[in-house]
Amino acid sequence: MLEKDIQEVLFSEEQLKTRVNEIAQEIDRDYAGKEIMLISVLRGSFIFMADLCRAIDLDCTLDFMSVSSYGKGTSSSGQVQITKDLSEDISGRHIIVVEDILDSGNTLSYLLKILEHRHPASIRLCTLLDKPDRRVKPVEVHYSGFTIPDAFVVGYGLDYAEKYRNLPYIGILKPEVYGG
Ligand SMILES: O=P(O)(O)OC[C@H]1O[C@H](OP(=O)(O)OP(=O)(O)O)[C@H](O)[C@@H]1O
Ligand SMILES: Nc1nc2[nH]cnc2c(=O)[nH]1
Ligand SMILES: [Mg+2]
Repeated sequence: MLEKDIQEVLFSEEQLKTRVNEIAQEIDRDYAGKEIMLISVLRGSFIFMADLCRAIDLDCTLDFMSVSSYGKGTSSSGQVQITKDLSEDISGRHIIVVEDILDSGNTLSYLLKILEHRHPASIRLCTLLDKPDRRVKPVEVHYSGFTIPDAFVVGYGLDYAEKYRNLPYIGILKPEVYGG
């Protein structure tokens, strides 16, 4: 039923699983002997976070933050709002921010600045998808799953107007669905 709105599958369940496991192994190597704290940016990253954290072998704590700038549209409003802050103090901790997608960079440039002011021991960004063509704010990425073309994608946590998050794969949404 959801499938009828998908123009093209970009990454299958299998491809996602393989890449998520590779990223987890990279993190395990880079932070060997350290304890890390994963921060998931809700809501889009909840599935990536769930899969990534289960593939990581290190001592690890989790926290969640909720930010929204897209509302019901397919382009960034530029107005980033924190709708839920972290529950934990991050000072002195090794932080990895876990995101589903880096697009205009508005969300992450804002968020990373806020988190840096809280004095973590270190902070890195892990994004499943990177869409560089639409970047308006520069953001440094340490772990990136896939670079994607300039198309609006959904599934594996990513929504359009809150729907399609439950698709198990990532696909390009047919432009007629959003009147594009
Ligand atoms: O680089 P940007 O252009 O800022 O876009 C990336 C952000 O957009 C999406 O969040 P959204 O605001 O749609 O909230 P959601 O996670 O609840 O879907 C996505 O999850 C990223 O957080
Ligand atoms: N669902 C979805 N959310 C986004 N937020 C920023 N870019 C995108 C995108 O391509 N798809
Ligand atoms: Mg969204």
